[in-house]
Amino acid sequence: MNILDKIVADKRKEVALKKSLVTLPQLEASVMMERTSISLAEVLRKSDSGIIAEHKRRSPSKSVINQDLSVQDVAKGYTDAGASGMSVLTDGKYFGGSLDDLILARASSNIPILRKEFIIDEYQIAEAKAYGADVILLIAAILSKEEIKTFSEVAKGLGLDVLLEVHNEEELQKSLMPSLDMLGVNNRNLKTFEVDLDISKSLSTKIPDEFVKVSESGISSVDAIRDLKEFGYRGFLIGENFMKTDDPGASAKKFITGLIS
Ligand SMILES: O=C(O)c1ccccc1NCC(=O)[C@H](O)[C@H](O)COP(=O)(O)O
Repeated sequence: MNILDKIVADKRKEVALKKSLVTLPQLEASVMMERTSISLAEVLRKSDSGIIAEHKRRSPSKSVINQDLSVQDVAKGYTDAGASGMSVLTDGKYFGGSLDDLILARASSNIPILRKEFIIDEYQIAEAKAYGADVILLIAAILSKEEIKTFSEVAKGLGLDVLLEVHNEEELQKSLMPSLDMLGVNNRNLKTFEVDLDISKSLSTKIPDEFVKVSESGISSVDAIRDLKEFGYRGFLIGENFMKTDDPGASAKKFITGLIS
C-alpha cells in the first residue's frame, strides 16, 4: 500500500469515529457557522505575491520539520508578512496537526485559511467551516468525479472556497467543473514523494482561465515563482521552506519582500 492509500484508510476510520462522537447538528451549532468566509481565490486574483504559507509540523516525506512553535505565532507571523492566505494541516497522525490548530490560527489571523486535509466525507467540510476555515482542499487522486461534485457543492453551500488538487492530466480532466474556485497542481507525487516543478508548467495550458491556478509543494525560491507566474499561476503554496526555520513569519516576510520588490 502506498502512503496516500494508508493515509486515506486511516482517515476513513478517524472520520467514522468522530461522527459517532460529535454529530453534524453539534458541529452546526458552532458560532463559526455564522462567520462570513473570505475568498482566497479573490485575494489571489488581486495579490502581487500570491503566497499561501503553510503550518506544517511534520510530513511523511520529511519527517519532523518544526515541532517547537505555537501555531498562533506562526499565523501572526504569516499575516504580518503579507501572505495572501495560510494553510493549516489538520491531520494528526502523519502531519502532527489538529482542528485546534485551525481554530487557533483563525483566532490569530484575518487572512483566508485553507483547511489542508484529506477530505473523504462531507462531515469534514462542515468541520472545516465550524473550526474557522475559508477554503477546503479536495484531492483528485483520492476522490471520484461524483465525490468532487458533491463535496465542492456542499462547500459552496457553506460559503467556502474550493481548491481542487491534481498531479496529472487524467486527474485534471475528470475534475473540471464550475463548483471549483482554484485548480492546484501538486508538484509532489503523493505516492512517491518525487518533486518536480515542471508538472505545474506542463499542466498550466490545460487549466481553463476561469480557475485561479495554484502551484503547490517544493517551492523554495523567488525565481521559481517568477518562472511559474509566466505560466499563469497566481497562488503558491509553501510549507517546508518557511516552517524549517526558527521564525516562519520572518522567513515569509523576507521571501515576499524579495518577490514583490
Ligand atoms: O508533504 C508531504 O510529504 C506529503 C505527503 C503525502 C501527502 C501530502 C503531503 N504534503 C501535503 C502538501 O501538499 C504540502 O504540505 C504542501 O503542498 C506544501 O509543500 P512544501 O512546500 O513542499 O512543504
